[in-house]
Amino acid sequence: MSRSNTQPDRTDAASQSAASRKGQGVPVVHLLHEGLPLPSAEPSSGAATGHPADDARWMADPLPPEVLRGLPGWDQDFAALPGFVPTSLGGTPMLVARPDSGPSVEFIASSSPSASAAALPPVIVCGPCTSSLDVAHTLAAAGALPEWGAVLAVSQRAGRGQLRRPWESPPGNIYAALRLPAAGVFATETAAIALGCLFAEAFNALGVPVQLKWPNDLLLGDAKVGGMLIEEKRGVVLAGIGINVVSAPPPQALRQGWAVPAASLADRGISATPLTLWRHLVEDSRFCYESQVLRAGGADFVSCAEKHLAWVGRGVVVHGGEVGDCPGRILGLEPQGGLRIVISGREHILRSGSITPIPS
Ligand SMILES: Nc1ncnc2c1ncn2[C@@H]1O[C@H](COP(=O)(O)OP(=O)(O)OP(=O)(O)O)[C@@H](O)[C@H]1O
Ligand SMILES: O=C(O)CCCC[C@@H]1SC[C@@H]2NC(=O)N[C@@H]21
Repeated sequence: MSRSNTQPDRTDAASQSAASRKGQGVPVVHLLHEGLPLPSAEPSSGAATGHPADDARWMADPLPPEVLRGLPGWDQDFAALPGFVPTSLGGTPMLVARPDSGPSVEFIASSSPSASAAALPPVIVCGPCTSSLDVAHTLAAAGALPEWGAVLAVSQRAGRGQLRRPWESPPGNIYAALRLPAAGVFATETAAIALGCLFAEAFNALGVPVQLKWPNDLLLGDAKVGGMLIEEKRGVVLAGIGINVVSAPPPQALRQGWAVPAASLADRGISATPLTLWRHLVEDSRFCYESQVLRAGGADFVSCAEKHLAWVGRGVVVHGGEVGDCPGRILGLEPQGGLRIVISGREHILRSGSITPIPS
């Protein structure tokens, strides 16, 4: 990843330092090349034309390598990967990019999630899908997605944000679903802010000053470049993570009234490709989680998250939370990740709702 014309390319330095700090192998990359139909129990809507793109029975369309090669950013990612080998993961046909060293896919398919997570979490790249979260829930239920393993979709037909708000998902950006350890901070209501902090750290390590907009957005300047969503099903905790790498929706496509403007990394002069950036972010986040969050305990973690919190000391408008719509000033975070905010001279802890900045 590089900040074109303004900063040196830090990709190589960042990945080398990340790799040496972690001492772990490179994750195996899988292509979900034959797609993933909806489970047969799910009702089908729309005509079954036989073509996955027109057929609502498909959760993820097939992703032949030649299609992947034609997508923005993926052409470069694909060229950088080693050869693909057909295999099967949880009964799903895939192509696997074998890493230079380390165990192959059979290890992941046959081990318990936590055992395999210790070694090489996979990145499963899938074609256009409803949502990478749907694909990840299905693979996790089949025992095919270990902790820190991720599904990375090239695009989504029904990307979702909080409260099922639509997430614009054209090709070229990151649409990931990351399986988190279902314990500690990730098993609590603080999960989104904790993960946001880890990702902000990882971006900052690349020289990209991403901040956290409470409760679940990633900002660059005052624009939203990404969002996070935690979903839990039958003990599986997934984080849905969207990052605008090459494009962002125009203002008219955003929630009217309350949305902050959207931007992409490319809009800010930062060039990146989805898979390479994703691998850096997740490896770095995992490293920070295991070396710092796991050992530090809650309070230290909150001070770390506060370091990345956007708009501290600034006037904001609160919408839809416990306090109703009103102006306030951000103080910081409380230990469970709630937002400390002064409203009419009194401190409140916000646990739900949205904030937008008052223009200065
Ligand atoms: N690719 C995208 N990039 C940035 N913003 C997007 C994108 N797609 C959709 N959005 C906006 O994000 C919203 C979904 O995110 P979210 O549910 O977090 O709402 P929000 O408006 O950011 O509120 P909050 O402050 O509570 O997070 C959508 O309603 C839309 O306005
Ligand atoms: O800001 C938000 O409300 C969170 C947006 C999360 C969007 C990502 S894109 C990848 C994953 N799949 C989805 O359907 N949603 C998340």
